[in-house]
Amino acid sequence: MDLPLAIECTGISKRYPHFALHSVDLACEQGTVMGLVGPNGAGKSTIMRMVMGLVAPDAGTVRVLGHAMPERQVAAKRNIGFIAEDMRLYESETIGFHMAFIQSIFDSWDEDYANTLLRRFDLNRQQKVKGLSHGQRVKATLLLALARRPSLLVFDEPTTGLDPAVRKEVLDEMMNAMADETRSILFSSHNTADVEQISDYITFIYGGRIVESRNKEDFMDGWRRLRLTNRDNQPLPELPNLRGVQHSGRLCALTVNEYDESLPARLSGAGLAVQAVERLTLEEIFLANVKHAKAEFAQ
Ligand SMILES: Nc1ncnc2c1ncn2[C@@H]1O[C@H](COP(=O)(O)OP(=O)(O)OP(=O)(O)O)[C@@H](O)[C@H]1O
Repeated sequence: MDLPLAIECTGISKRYPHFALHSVDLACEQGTVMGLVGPNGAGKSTIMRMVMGLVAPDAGTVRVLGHAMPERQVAAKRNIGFIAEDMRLYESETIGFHMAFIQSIFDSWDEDYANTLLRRFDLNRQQKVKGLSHGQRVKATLLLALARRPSLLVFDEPTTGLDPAVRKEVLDEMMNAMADETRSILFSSHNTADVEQISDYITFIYGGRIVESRNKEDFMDGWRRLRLTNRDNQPLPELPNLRGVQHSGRLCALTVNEYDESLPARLSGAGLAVQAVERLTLEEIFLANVKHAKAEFAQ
């Protein structure tokens, strides 16, 4: 049985002077982590702002936790924790002030959990926001979002600019938040290792379009690099899911998506000796996807 959807975007479009989001469909099941990846300016933040009701689509519909956005955003936001880089805390106030402020607004505030997070993040209530480092600010905003125990967490690039130790703390806490099986996370990151580590589903966006969106295992499993020797300079057969070719003398590396086990035999039949079939990291898939999408756009 399919789980209920925490987020359901259907055919959402948006036109800015130098950018368009083209009829994007995006679904995030309850209890799962969806990672958005794509190059700068692909449209990740625009989608997240629409999910938060901060931007209205020109066409299409957005439903979050069963609420139509942006119309029902007040009701939906009671149960969403949002973190974005441009979010501001009160500079001259303390972490404790912000905790008390959020607690006064949200009944769901969990003071014990907030104290646990203060300890885990090595923060203290008396620290003023203006004296916090970038990593401490991220941890403070994460604490404020998590201690409300919302059903949905929407994080726009939560790990950007963090050192490896703080990045791990932030990712660990995001994973801990998923111990509640009904909670969901939508997050974007340029760090493909983060996305690979914690996502159940991966959506790749390029130029305002969804290039690929599926569960992580299928996403990663679809891609292969085949290393070939082409002694007699044979032409490559027609390969519909070819995403990249690199030649180096008689050696050749093919990057393919939707890999089919019968491919090595097919290539051998065409006079091309397959030396190795390798899996790709998400970083390599990202680069292959961007290169291929760029070439398609240029046509
Ligand atoms: N309010 C706006 N007015 C005009 N253009 C906008 C507006 N908001 C976003 N854009 C444009 O939409 C495009 C997509 O921006 P968006 O922030 O969604 O990308 P992104 O994938 O999050 O990029 P990054 O990884 O760099 O954060 C960009 O070209 C941006 O300039």
